[in-house]
Formats: sequence, structure tokens, C-alpha cells
Amino acid sequence: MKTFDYDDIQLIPRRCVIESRNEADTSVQLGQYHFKIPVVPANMQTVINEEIAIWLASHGYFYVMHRFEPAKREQFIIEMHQKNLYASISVGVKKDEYSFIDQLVAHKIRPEFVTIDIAHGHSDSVIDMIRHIKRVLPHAFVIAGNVGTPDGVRDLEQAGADATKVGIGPGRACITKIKTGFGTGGWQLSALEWCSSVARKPIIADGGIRTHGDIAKSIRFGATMVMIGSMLAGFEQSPGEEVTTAGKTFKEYFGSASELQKQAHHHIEGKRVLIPIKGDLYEELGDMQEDLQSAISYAGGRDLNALKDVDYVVVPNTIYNGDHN
Ligand SMILES: NC(=O)C1=CN([C@@H]2O[C@H](COP(=O)(O)OP(=O)(O)OC[C@H]3O[C@@H](n4cnc5c(N)ncnc54)[C@H](OP(=O)(O)O)[C@@H]3O)[C@@H](O)[C@H]2O)C=CC1
Ligand SMILES: Nc1nc2c(ncn2[C@@H]2O[C@H](COP(=O)(O)O)[C@@H](O)[C@H]2O)c(=O)[nH]1
Repeated sequence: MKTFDYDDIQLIPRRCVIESRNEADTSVQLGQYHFKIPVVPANMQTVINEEIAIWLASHGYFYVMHRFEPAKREQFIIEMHQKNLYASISVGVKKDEYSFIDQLVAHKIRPEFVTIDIAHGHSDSVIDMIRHIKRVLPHAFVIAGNVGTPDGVRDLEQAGADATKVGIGPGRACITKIKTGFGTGGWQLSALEWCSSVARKPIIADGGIRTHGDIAKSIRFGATMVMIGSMLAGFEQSPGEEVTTAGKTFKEYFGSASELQKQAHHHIEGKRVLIPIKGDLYEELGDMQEDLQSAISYAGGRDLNALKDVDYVVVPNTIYNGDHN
């Protein structure tokens, strides 16, 4: 298979049909909900917390709360609902997670979105969990992953997933490729195209997004939405610990399968990265929206659909050609 990644692609402009980029509509539908941009911060402990989730939900953005403080999840859903906001949580696949879901059902607490994410999402354990959630919480929109093949997408969709998350190992804090030899790291964009060729439901491209232009490229190659970790970490509001070394201030960003997250040395597939502090997270989301509006104008359209069939060229490492400084 011929593979390529984000840096190897440039999209080709078409005649513009709008008078101002303000006219370009970046909104996206997921289930019954419409969101401002096709971007969701990763469900990682150094990327999202309750405060950010509330801000995102109340300003028209999608979010997925992480699952690494499991005992807080029920109260989180209750609080979101008290504020008339949708609740979007994450679960794993272990026995305790079945008890948690059953407890929600017993208490009549129903999150609008549930994301099941484990390292190797093309697995019986995820399929069983999808079926369970769909049986007991039939109105929840279930996102499942992560997978890196069409078979993975097909199996999770057939089990009842409403969207699948694609990306094994392209993440900035990921060491899966090094530790196991497996993954879509380095060819995530073509893996996305491969997976989307069979998808009947939305795909969320997860990992490896390094520039705003990569969001437009993801949509071109079949994503409905992108999940972003490192590029949405390190902001003033970001939950990672602040670290100062040699007079410079950073924020911690660590993998969900890192030793720091797991507090154990078993099956480590993630690392810690220090990100220079960047400013305001919410301004960054506004900038992303503006850049997507520009992308739509270059695609010759009025909304995200214009990006889906735009022509492109493959030029290895194209965005850095002649641009090293
Ligand atoms: N997108 C990606 O590339 C990756 C993402 N991650 C993230 O890290 C977090 C932790 O992931 P994970 O460790 O899976 O979560 P959990 O620790 O919750 O493990 C989930 C379950 O799946 C089993 N499991 C995990 N990996 C495999 C595998 N390769 N084959 C068979 N069974 C497996 C585990 O058992 P046991 O531990 O006993 O094997 C456990 O029962 C998640 O948020 C995940 O998204 C992690 C790695 C890659
Ligand atoms: N292999 C691993 N992947 C991980 C881990 N923790 C999170 N992730 C994945 O990375 C993306 C974010 O990627 P980024 O390039 O935007 O930083 C995240 O959504 C997960 O799918 C991990 O420990 N190991």
C-alpha cells in the first residue's frame, strides 16, 4: 500500500464563491448535536478537566471527559445536566466499568455521549462493551476505538458504535510504535483514508494533528471530526502541571498509557512531554475556526463538505519544503 501522512499532502485550491471567510460554515453534526468546529480535545488528563468541559459544552464545542478519575464520573454527568449541558464521558472495558454503567442506569443518569477507548480497540472486549451500552443506554451516542483498519471500523460499527476513532500510535506522547512495532504513526492520514473507505458512520481521526491545516486534510481524507491532544495542551487553562526549567515555563502532557498516568510499570505505551506554555486555549479554538473558514474558501465552498472532494498532491514533507528556519 502507498502511504502518506499529513506533511506529505497539500490540498489544491478551487475558485472561491464567498465574499468573506466569515460566511464559511465550520459546523459539524454528531448524533443529535451540532458543534462549532470538527475538533474535540483528547480525553486525556492533561488536556481536559471539568472546567474546560463546561466551557466547551456551553460555547458550542464538543468535548469528551477523560476516564482517569472514575469515581467522579457520575457526579460529573449530574452537574452537566443541572447546567442544561450535554454530558460526554469515557469508559474502559474492565469489569468495574460494567458496574459503573449499570449504576448509571439504576440511578436513571443518562450521558448523551459515551466514548469507549482502549489501546487496541479492535477487540472482543470493546465489541462487548458497545453492545452492553447500546442495550442499557440505547440513546447514548457511542464512540469506540481506537482502530487502524477497515476491519476494525466495520466490526465496531456492526456492534453498534455510532462513530469510530481511528489512530493507533500517531500521538505525540505515544511510544506504541517503538514498543510494539505496530500502528498508524507516520501514515495516519492514509490509514484514515483506508478506514473511511468502508465507514458508514462518522470517523474521528485521533492523533498526529500538528497544524491547523491538518484538520482540513483529515476531513479531506474521511474524518468527520479530529481528536487533538498535544496541540490543545500546554495552555493557561490546561490541567497539566506547570514545570519551570532553565527559566522557561512548560506544562506537562503525558500519555494515558504512560507510567505517570498508570502509576504502575505495566504495558507502558506512553511518555511525558513538556510543552512550552502557549496562552489562551479558547482563543486557540477561535483561531482554528478562522483557519478552517479559510480552508473552506480555498476549497471553493461554503461549508466543510467542500473539503471532502478537493484535489490534492503528494509531495513528501511538502509543508517544510524551503521553510526551515
Ligand atoms: N491511540 C493509541 O494509539 C493508544 C492509546 N492509548 C490510550 O491509553 C489509555 C489506556 O489504554 P489501555 O491500556 O488499553 O486501557 P486499560 O488499561 O483500561 O486497558 C483496557 C483493557 O484492555 C486490555 N488491553 C489493553 N491493551 C491490550 C492489547 N494490546 N491486547 C489485548 N488487551 C489489551 C487490558 O488488559 P491488560 O492491561 O491486562 O492487557 C484491559 O483489560 C486509553 O485511553 C487509550 O486510548 C494507549 C495506547 C495506544
Ligand atoms: N500510544 C499512545 N497513544 C496515546 C497515549 N495517550 C494518548 N494517546 C493517543 O494520542 C492522542 C493524541 O495525540 P496528539 O498527537 O494529538 O498528541 C490521544 O487522543 C490518544 O488517542 C499513550 O499513552 N500511548
